[in-house]
Amino acid sequence: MRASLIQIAVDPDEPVDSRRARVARLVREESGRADLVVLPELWPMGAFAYELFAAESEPLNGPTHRAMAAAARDAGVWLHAGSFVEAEGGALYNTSLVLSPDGELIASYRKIHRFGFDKGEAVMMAAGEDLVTVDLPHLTLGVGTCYDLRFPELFRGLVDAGAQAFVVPAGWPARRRAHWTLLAQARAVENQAYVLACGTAGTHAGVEQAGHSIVVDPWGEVLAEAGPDEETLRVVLDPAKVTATREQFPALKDRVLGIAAPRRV
Ligand SMILES: O=C(O)CCC(=O)C(=O)O
Repeated sequence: MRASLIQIAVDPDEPVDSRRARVARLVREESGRADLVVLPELWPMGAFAYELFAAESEPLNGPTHRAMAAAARDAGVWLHAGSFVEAEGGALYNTSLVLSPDGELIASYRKIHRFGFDKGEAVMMAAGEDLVTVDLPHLTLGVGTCYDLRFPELFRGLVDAGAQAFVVPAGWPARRRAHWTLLAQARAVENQAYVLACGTAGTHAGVEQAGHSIVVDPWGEVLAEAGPDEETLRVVLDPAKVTATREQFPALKDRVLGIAAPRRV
């Protein structure tokens, strides 16, 4: 399976509508090159552009969903369309979409771990509650978003649900780039799964983005890594590699579930 990760530059001087049209063009350019295309987190306005969250929020079937469905259809690719700010029932969510090559919505995932501690997403958005996996023709994807990468139990839950590859759209700050790379490799090694982590480039709301999107194989080897600027990574994923890694080094079978609380001595 051929996968392309499009690391989008998110800068405030590009209006959201223009970026949406540009990203749709970039997805169409992957026609014939990719089976799966992946976009980053909150690329319409930027993960740190808190003041735009409400103004640029959309329901499902809004402008971002429709533009990405058309692009997936035109390119004939599975599209993990990154995330957008979803407005539903008076709440905002950081929601990612997976679309089929027919442009049909196959799955949506609302980010479970909201970033910002006492500000930004953590206070402005509601948390998702459901783990999401997606069965592609030869590969089962598990999805997470950005800050989720710091929570290994989410990825274990996805492995238990059958995930062989994780797609992690992000808007990760340059300041913590080392964490991004380390955590992507850790999630791949501990779960013996591919990690496709697609970040943004550029600077918005004063936060320089890390870029450095990365694809890691189930053995922890880095298959491709972007630089700091807008760039498309292209890799080939082999589902048999997941099976072989899990058979040849069957550490997942040695999990001890339900370990008791520590005894105080
Ligand atoms: O965990 C981090 O360092 C970055 C997380 C983040 O930027 C986000 O989830 O939007």
